[in-house]
Amino acid sequence: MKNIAVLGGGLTGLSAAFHLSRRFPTAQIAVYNTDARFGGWVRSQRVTVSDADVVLEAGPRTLRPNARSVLELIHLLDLSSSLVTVPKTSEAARSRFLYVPEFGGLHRLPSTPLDLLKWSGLSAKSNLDRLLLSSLCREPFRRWNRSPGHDDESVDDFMTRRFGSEFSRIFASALVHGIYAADARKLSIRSAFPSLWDAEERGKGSVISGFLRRARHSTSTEEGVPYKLGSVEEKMQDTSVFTFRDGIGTITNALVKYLRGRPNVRMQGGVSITGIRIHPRSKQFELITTGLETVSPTHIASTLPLFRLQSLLTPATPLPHLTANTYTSVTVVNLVFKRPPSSSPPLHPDGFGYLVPRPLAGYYGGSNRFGVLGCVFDSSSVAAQDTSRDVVKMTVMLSGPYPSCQLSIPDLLNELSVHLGRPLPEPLLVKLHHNKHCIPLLSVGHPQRMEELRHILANEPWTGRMEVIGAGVGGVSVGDCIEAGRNVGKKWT
Ligand SMILES: C=Cc1c2[nH]c(c1C)Cc1[nH]c(c(CCC(=O)O)c1C)Cc1[nH]c(c(C)c1CCC(=O)O)Cc1[nH]c(c(C)c1C=C)C2
Repeated sequence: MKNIAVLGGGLTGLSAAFHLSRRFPTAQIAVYNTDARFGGWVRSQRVTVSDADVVLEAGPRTLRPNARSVLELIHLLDLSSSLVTVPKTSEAARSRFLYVPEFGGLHRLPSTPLDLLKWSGLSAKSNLDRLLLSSLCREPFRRWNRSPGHDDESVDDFMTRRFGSEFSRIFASALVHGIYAADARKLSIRSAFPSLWDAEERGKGSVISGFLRRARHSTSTEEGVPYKLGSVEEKMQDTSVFTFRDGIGTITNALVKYLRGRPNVRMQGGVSITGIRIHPRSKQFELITTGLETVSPTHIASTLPLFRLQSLLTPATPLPHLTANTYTSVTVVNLVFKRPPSSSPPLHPDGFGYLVPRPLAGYYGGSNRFGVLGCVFDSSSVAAQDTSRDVVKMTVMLSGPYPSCQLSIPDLLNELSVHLGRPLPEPLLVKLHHNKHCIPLLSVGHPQRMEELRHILANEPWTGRMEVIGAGVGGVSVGDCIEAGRNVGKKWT
């Protein structure tokens, strides 16, 4: 009989246990999680602030409807009734800003190609608009400049080759901050934005031509078991991003509830694995737990950060590349303010929020003292989570590639006032979360290294009985993590 150990109880581990328990209803499944609380980086909290109940997120806050594995979970766990959707036509979806001090401060980005032409070409509002338009217009005319034999490079090198160095420093670094909270000069283009790499090939050197030509073969993982979506897909028509009334934690809480209700699943919260051995003769797995208990699963799905997995292995059965990538840390600051009266200017423009690109003088140049990566105007998009419109909630993200610093909230608020071009009142609530090593920095060469890791795991002595998945292996988004859990153990017969 199958006896499966799932290591880690974050999004990937919970998704793995959910799908494995459905695929192998007679298997014994145990989910080991160091923390007594399951859910990993997903932490949604409802708090009361001055008569209002508001939802605060310490991790991911909105999801995109293109992740079908997430839509499937919403259907299978019956979560549709608590969806909060942000329409594509809303300001929260259409208005995204960059804060670029050397170009005068806060800039709204065009949201469509037509918008771009209107914005930059005709009215040519600023030098930043002109830079954006000229970099995009010139790209198709740049020669095919990828070095032969090159099979990966940094996001910054790729963007500089195709769009120029200033475009890359401003636009690509900001995008990378908003997703990976990392330095675009270190991140692998093939891991972070494979569609850009593929478009360059399809467009015979031009990324824009490649996007204009439709991809003939889908590279998505949609082959195999069809997604069970019920009516969730229709509900997502014209949705830009979505969340739930009680935040993203709705998914992880529902997964935990489902798994706790399955007779063949044991949820081992507060239990760490301290070692993974393969018995030299029987070839059986042996997992040592913090309680010094030894368990012998037939199969293992590891969703642990790769550096943690490395620390569990013995010299007799090493695995390659587990410490090749570093992990980035993000400080998340939730701020709740009293909404100013309608006769006063609003605290921020209506929109998604803003990102801050890599400073001209670099991360260590001191111009961005607290390492602000961006700020999300939560009330613009997800006000439906809160019981009152009398408060404004915002979330500031700090740190990532910046040097660590002593955070002062009053000084940070002064800095945000400069970004927003208006004074901010004393907040009603400030909540700080230090997310240490929360996002893996998939550095150049990552896809090749993971291919080698998969090859080793498929052969003796592992023989495919252990799979290593999760953000450190195959993509950092919520959709990637849930998809990885959905696909684990497909070859375990
Ligand atoms: C803790 C902070 C996080 C930062 N990035 C992530 C987290 C959890 C992970 C992440 N953020 C986004 C994606 C892409 C998702 C997708 O396209 O499917 C991932 C993997 C995008 C994103 N970034 C922010 C928001 C609100 C979103 C979601 C949806 C959207 O694009 O509208 C805000 C944000 N996240 C981080 C920073 C620095 C930041 C700044 C505004 C880091």
